[in-house]
Amino acid sequence: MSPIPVTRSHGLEALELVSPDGARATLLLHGAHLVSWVPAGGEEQLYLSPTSAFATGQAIRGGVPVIFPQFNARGPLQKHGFARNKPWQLVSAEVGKDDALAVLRLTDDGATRMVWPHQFEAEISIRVSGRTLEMELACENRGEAPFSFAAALHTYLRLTSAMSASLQGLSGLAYWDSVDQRAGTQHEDLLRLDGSELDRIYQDLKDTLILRDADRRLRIAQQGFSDVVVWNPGEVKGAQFSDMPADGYRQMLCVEAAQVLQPVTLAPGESWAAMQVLALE
Ligand SMILES: O=P(O)(O)OC[C@H]1O[C@@H](O)[C@H](O)[C@@H](O)[C@@H]1O
Repeated sequence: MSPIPVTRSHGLEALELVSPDGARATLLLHGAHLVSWVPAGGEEQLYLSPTSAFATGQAIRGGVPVIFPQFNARGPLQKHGFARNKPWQLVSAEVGKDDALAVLRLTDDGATRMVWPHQFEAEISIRVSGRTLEMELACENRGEAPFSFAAALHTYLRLTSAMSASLQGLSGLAYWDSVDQRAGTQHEDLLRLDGSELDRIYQDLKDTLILRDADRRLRIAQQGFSDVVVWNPGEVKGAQFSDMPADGYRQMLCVEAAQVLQPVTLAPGESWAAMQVLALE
């Protein structure tokens, strides 16, 4: 085991995870935000907006934002909760025999207790090895009263061409369509984009998803998260973002391992953990 030093990336404190087999990832301490993942022998798999802000207290457009303890505007907190805007603490970062692993932690402080009066400890573990990326999010109730939260790993996948990419594995699932504000059921085997906004929370995902884009196949699995959010802003909304180029929506698709429709409730001392695993075939 050899320790990974804290360096800088995009002007912020960062860990460069490099596994002995050549897999790489860049993890910022700001938001515990993964901004790059390059599997061994492969290319960059994450979309990161070239016009994103990279500054303390601001959200980053792209990579893997950690959404906690609220999803979107489904509650009184700031959109997607505060975790993505906070500095996380380094717990450990090491290169092993065949992987590189980093663990970061976020605990409550005066500012979080002002808006969310709970004592918690959240941890994210990022592991790269070969053609696989494992991201685990955990949370423990360190207080004396129960609390509930929502969470997601808001993964922005980089696409060569969003209009010809497809996502397989959602067939038969019920979803909430956040654009049309209605419930629906997925009938098509392959989900494709057509340039309009797509924003759905699929419920009770059991299968592994397969993203096909040009000649690449990426397997997307999750454990402990029951929902998967699939989001692309489309042409109209995409053009309105100040932190993404107007055609950025053509180069990304968010596939977010999420716990939204049924928030997690933890009794004092209880903990929860869930993960998303990406594997390039
Ligand atoms: O612009 P933000 O706050 O990063 O959110 C991006 C998107 O995140 C997705 O998870 C939501 O389903 C969308 O509704 C939302 O627009």
